[in-house]
Amino acid sequence: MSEPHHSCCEHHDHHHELVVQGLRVSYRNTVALKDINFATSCGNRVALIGANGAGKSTLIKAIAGLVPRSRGSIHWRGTTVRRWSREFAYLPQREEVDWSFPITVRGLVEMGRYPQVGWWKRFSRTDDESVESALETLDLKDLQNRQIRELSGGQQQRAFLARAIAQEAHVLLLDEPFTGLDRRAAGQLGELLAQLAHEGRLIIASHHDLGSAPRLFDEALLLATHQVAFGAVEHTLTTAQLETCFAP
Ligand SMILES: Nc1ncnc2c1ncn2[C@@H]1O[C@H](COP(=O)(O)OP(=O)(O)OP(=O)(O)O)[C@@H](O)[C@H]1O
Repeated sequence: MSEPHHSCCEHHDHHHELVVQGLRVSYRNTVALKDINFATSCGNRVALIGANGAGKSTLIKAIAGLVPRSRGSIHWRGTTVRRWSREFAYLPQREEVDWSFPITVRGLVEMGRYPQVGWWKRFSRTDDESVESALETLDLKDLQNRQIRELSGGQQQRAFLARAIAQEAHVLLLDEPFTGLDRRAAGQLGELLAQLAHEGRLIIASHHDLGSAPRLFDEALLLATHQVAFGAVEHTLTTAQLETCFAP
């Protein structure tokens, strides 16, 4: 795998922390999330675990600044998250993406550069290099001129991650990235996430498979609208806490 074009947070100090305090998110009359309190830092892979409707997607969107908070705060590197910024890359659930949208793999990855370039300006050499490097990292060079609708699910996932890399995002927010991938593609994605975390990125992903969670993640947050537990994955996925988390 190639070196990152622009490495992000190598230092594990408070400047590279994500801190969520007293977070509550409501949709009209439904409280989707409440009393969420945790802190994590760059270099970690955090699994969000909980039953359907537990609030995993809502937490991802709240951190990305895509849904408003009703209470509490989210700080990233000491600054309040108010709206989406290019430091956050968001991978929606597969069903939420319009895969028929006419765009090539390269075009999609180039979109990762738009926040820097501005929609009206030309690509610089740095932008081109960044796109090249992202395509290489995700092993997409041979597929770069294909339409995204013509790719397999695993390839589509990789194209979206390449866009996140080109964007030079520090925090990757991934909604069920392993869903629908075969064993080989899932294995590759697992290795890629380990590599990205090793380079200093923070990865937060909703995840359904409890069996693979300890292998794929460093920390886990158990959700059932409220926060059931948070901590190192091996201390968090205990039988008692999982029972509380998945209790009907
Ligand atoms: N746009 C919305 N409008 C109203 N209610 C919503 C909206 N999105 C989610 N909800 C509700 O908020 C709660 C949390 O939903 P969320 O999608 O965050 O859960 P989830 O843990 O990601 O579930 P799943 O595993 O099924 O994807 C649920 O009760 C859901 O019905």
